[in-house]
Amino acid sequence: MRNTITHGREYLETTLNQTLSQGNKIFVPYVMAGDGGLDQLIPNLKFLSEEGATAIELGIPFSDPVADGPTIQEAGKRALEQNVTLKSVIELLKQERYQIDAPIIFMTYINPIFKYGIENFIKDAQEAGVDGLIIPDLPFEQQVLISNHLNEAGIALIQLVSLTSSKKRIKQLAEASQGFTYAITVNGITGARSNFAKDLEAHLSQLQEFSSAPVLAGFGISSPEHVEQMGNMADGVIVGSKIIELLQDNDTDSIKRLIESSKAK
Ligand SMILES: O=P(O)(O)OC[C@@H](O)[C@@H](O)c1c[nH]c2ccccc12
Repeated sequence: MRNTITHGREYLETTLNQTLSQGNKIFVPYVMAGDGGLDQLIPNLKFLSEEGATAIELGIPFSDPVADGPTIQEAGKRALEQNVTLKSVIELLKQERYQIDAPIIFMTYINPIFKYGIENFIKDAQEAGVDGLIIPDLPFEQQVLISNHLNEAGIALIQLVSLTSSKKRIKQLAEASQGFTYAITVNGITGARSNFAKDLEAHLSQLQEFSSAPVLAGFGISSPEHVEQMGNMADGVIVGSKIIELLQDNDTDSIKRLIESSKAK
């Protein structure tokens, strides 16, 4: 039977808050749509959701991904070689979204949305059960282009906050963010790293202060130890490059261990 979840910002927020109220941390894996073929997408999302991912960030492949590090770029290239597009991902989800409980957040650059047409995109995203959206190359000041339509459709627009933002900017972004606030933990692009900045803790606690939504740390998180370390400073984590590698290696046990490390002991 098809489930009857009403998707959107509210579903995302309720799910995240439920996780926190159970004493767990939020765990959001990032998946590149179409890496391994579009056929692999629903099984991957289903696996992650069933293993306890709180929500899933779904990357749309794009030819000029300025914020992506090498691992995500390569995954995007593999997906583009399979001719995966924003349109084909949306069409697939329209049919199969009901199989996946976890909220889904699209991560797409603005160009594919322009190409699709803003209003068409939002209408279709809503029908496809998209709960939130991250658009890394759309500056805050230009978000009015899309935010009114998104508010009407009830889809969350998530803000990325970098380590180098001024206090004023941090406050502005944290207050505006919907669903959760994405705290970028490193300077630079995505990708696994071994160390984090010393002032990260202060940065994250400032974000917590300004943000009414949960604060999730992302960029460079690649081990259960990182997940636990970040869990002490934020409401949870986003893991991208490492998940892509593990999916490629079919190392489901390591993925399970990563998810498990966000759960209450
Ligand atoms: O890969 P990492 O270092 O684990 O970081 C998550 C990140 O990949 C994912 O959230 C993401 C992929 N592309 C992005 C572009 C901008 C911001 C965030 C992203």
